[in-house]
Amino acid sequence: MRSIEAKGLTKDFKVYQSRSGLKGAFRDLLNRKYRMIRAVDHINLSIEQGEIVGYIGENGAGKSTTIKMLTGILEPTSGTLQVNGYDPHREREQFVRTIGVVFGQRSQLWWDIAVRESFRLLKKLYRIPDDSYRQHLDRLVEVLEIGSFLDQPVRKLSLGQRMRCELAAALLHRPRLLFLDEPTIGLDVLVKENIRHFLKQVNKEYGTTILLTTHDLSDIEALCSRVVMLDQGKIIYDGDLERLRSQWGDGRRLILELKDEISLSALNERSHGLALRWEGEGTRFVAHMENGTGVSDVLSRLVPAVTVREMKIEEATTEDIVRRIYREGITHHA
Ligand SMILES: Nc1ncnc2c1ncn2[C@@H]1O[C@H](COP(=O)(O)OP(=O)(O)OP(=O)(O)O)[C@@H](O)[C@H]1O
Repeated sequence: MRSIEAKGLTKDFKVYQSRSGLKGAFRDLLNRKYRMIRAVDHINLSIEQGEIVGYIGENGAGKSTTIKMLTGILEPTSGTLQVNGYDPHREREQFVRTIGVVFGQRSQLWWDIAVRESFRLLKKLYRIPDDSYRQHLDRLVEVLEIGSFLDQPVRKLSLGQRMRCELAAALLHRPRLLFLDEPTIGLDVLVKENIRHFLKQVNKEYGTTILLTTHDLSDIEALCSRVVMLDQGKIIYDGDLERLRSQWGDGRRLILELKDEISLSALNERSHGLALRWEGEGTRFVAHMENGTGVSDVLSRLVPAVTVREMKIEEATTEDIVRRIYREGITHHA
């Protein structure tokens, strides 16, 4: 079963431009000038039931616009779209019962009433049968550890407590597909960890598909095996995190503290033929090693003539890699 199937999905926005001054305002009344912005540009996206996919891109790349189309809020300008077997915009009423949504910045809970009451209202909205509701709620309350503040109004909860309630609310009706937008924004490390753990559990236990939009790449690293990267409305990468790393990681850095001073040219001479670049002076050096160059290859060239006092190996983080892709564009390396 496929959760999401988008072909040539495109969204254009008409943006009106205002002319300046009173005269301009009158002219705007008669004939307003506008231009079109293509926020999402012919994307093809196919996501199977049970996948956890990270959807990333710089500000303005078109992520929110995509999610709004996938959740039925916006109608695509062109292309075809099926989510959980529905056309999200046209069959909105039945469709929304099959998805859960958590937008970190906005709440779907009622601010002034007890969390428990918000859940009850959602139960009515989704027409969840009593016994299935009670059972499932008990489980969510237990795993998310929200039992102690179910009788408090949402406005009195901390951000972490509220997010856990938001997750419960989004999952009450056992959706097959969960949309998460910045689910861990502003949360401390421990709460982040708990939420990630919970999401993995939900995915495993119920086979829930998760589409995660975030600027926090540690969320992606912790949860997603697949990453879709958007740039100016187009998908520029769709694949696993490992491939992204091996294709884009600038290799590793070997940081050395030596016992005696040595010159850069002497180091270059010793490592001649290896795919690396040395940096440093005196006793501290960094070898920028290309993918495929092994630490042991480098060390065996140096030892025994050079005594290594300390060494450290650093890998490029996903954050480094993604920043580089945004800066240089994917075609550079593809
Ligand atoms: N309702 C709208 N009317 C006109 N232009 C819009 C509208 N919504 C989005 N845009 C434009 O479409 C482009 C994509 O915006 P979108 O919000 O989808 O990006 P995003 O990747 O979600 O960014 P962010 O990470 O900042 O949330 C931007 O150029 C934005 O200005």
